[in-house]
Amino acid sequence: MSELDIPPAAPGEPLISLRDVGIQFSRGRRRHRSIRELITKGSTGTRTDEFWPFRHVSFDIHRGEAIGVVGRNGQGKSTLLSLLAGVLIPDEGTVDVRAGVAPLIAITGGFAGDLTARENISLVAGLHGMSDEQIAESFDEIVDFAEMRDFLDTPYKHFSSGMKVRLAFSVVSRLREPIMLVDEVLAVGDAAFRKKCFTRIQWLLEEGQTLFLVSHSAGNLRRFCERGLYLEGGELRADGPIEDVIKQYQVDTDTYNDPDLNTEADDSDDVA
Ligand SMILES: Nc1ncnc2c1ncn2[C@@H]1O[C@H](COP(=O)(O)OP(=O)(O)OP(=O)(O)O)[C@@H](O)[C@H]1O
Repeated sequence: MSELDIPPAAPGEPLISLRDVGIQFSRGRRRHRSIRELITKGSTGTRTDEFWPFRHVSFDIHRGEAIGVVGRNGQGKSTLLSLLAGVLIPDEGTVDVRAGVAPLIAITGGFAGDLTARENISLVAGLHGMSDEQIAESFDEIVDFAEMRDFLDTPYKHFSSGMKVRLAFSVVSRLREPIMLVDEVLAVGDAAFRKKCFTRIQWLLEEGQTLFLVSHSAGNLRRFCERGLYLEGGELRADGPIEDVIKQYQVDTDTYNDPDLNTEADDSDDVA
């Protein structure tokens, strides 16, 4: 039996649907509006420091798809993953995610700094619906994969960034959720650990998990993903086969003819 709790899909129903989604941020620190601003612009008027990292974004994702998300820095890739994880809510449009999500979208995301590794494993797994029995069953596997048995009673905040990623990946990749979101955090791990993570991701894909992978590595995008989403200039610039999307991104960023950026899948950080 699969380790993942993947419910049967309604025929033809996408697992994830975004319709005309937009999200607005403020460039400055949030502050209360002055009385003058309230009188001149009204309580809902647009502030000049607000911007849309992206807007009018629509797509459907079906069960088992592996999606690579590309784009230059600051183009909304992490924001998109946070919307899928339910950490952010859109200001416009709808985000429908019809299954549980295991998010690895920030090194500290979901982990409590003051709690130990042992406590965090129980906390995060419990929050994702794993029973005490399931947690106990997976505990040794999580600890051994992360290679952190000697640090089980150390508070998470005292771990190095590489150790945080080891524990986070190890837990998140065992949450039995049908959807996994992986932001670039894996680049922090050392080469041997990344290799183990890649084997684990491959196994999860074979089990039918749906993956979103944000990466600047063309090799890793090619290795895992069939489809790509390319965010640029506040919009979804491309949505299609991963090879076409990588090519479009490299042409746009003038990196297409650079041999260093076009190596085959490996464990290096060849930047897309
Ligand atoms: N909570 C927030 N409040 C205000 N602005 C934000 C917030 N989160 C992100 N931003 C801004 O939104 C834009 C998109 O950020 P995001 O982190 O999604 O980009 P990214 O494509 O993941 O970038 P990178 O490749 O550098 O990780 C950036 O301009 C960023 O500064």
